[in-house]
Amino acid sequence: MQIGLIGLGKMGGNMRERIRLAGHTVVGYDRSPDLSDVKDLTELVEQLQAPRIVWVMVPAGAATQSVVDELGGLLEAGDVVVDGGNSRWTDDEKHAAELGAKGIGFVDAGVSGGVWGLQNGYALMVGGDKEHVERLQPIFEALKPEGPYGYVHAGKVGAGHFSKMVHNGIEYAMMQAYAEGWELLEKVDSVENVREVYRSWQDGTVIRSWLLDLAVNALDEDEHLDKLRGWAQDSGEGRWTVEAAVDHAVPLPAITASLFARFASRQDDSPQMKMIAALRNQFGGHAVESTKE
Ligand SMILES: NC(=O)c1ccc[n+]([C@@H]2O[C@H](COP(=O)([O-])OP(=O)(O)OC[C@H]3O[C@@H](n4cnc5c(N)ncnc54)[C@H](O)[C@@H]3O)[C@@H](O)[C@H]2O)c1
Ligand SMILES: O=C(O)[C@H](O)[C@@H](O)[C@H](O)[C@H](O)COP(=O)(O)O
Repeated sequence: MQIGLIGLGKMGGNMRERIRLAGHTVVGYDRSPDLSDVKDLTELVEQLQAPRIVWVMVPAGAATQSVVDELGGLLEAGDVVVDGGNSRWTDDEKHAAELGAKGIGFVDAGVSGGVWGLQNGYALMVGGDKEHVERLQPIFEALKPEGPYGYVHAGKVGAGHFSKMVHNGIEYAMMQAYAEGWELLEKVDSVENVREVYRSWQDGTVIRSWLLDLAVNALDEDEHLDKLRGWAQDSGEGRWTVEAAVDHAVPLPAITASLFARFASRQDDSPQMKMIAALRNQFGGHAVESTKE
């Protein structure tokens, strides 16, 4: 089978290799010429036989929108576009409608597995019409992990990215729980080897998981994480999960708190805690600390 793949960074680069290893032909395009097989999207489309499949693996938002717009002008009826980036699920219906007006199919695929995907396979959460999803099966088979799980056709257009978004919300809360437990263990003098406690949990415990394995990897590289600043970015999925929860009045205390913990990590000082300190001082004369000159 032939496929065009746009975006050959940390994800797309390895996905190209995994699809090729499964015996398919991949024509890759990246705006960075060092990574690209072709000079532009026109050449990518020309090199594929109709009906074409083109997988988009670029940053969500403006980059994905511009690629989808350009593809809309280059592809023809019968072709299918797959968005494998971490796009907001509400973008999918728009993209499906824009492309659908030209007879071009659209499938959204939430992809999980990060930089380990080449080796372990990529878990796929797919949304779209059955006929389009079925056409993509050989590519999904090439990308997914071996074994019975790691792939789902979750529902209509948008269902793949919505499922991936919830997956990432869970990822936030799980990481936060491992992080909080680690900080508490590090604080207590009687626990002399926190890393070995974490390592021991990898087998037999209720909380064993791949994230726990990765936490042990990180502690093996830097036992007390001394080389890192306590600063964490977020790229949207956590926020969208919380927004969806508000829309549907679903309580998500753990996921919401883990998102807010990341915001707090990016502050050098806490303006709201200044207000707490000021109020405690106002009503109770409690001690405050001054900023250092
Ligand atoms: N890194 C992960 O763990 C991970 C996991 C699952 C999904 N994703 C999602 O996959 C997508 C790609 O992530 P990544 O980690 O590979 O990012 P990346 O920054 O490593 O790679 C993105 C690539 O897209 C290229 N690009 C950007 N705009 C382009 C355009 N208009 N035309 C052609 N190429 C363009 C860049 O040059 C770059 O090589 C994102 O939507 C991301 O959220 C990432
Ligand atoms: O399942 C995965 O492979 C990851 O969730 C992946 O999608 C990525 O690493 C996130 O985009 C990070 O998201 P934040 O930047 O929001 O932490």
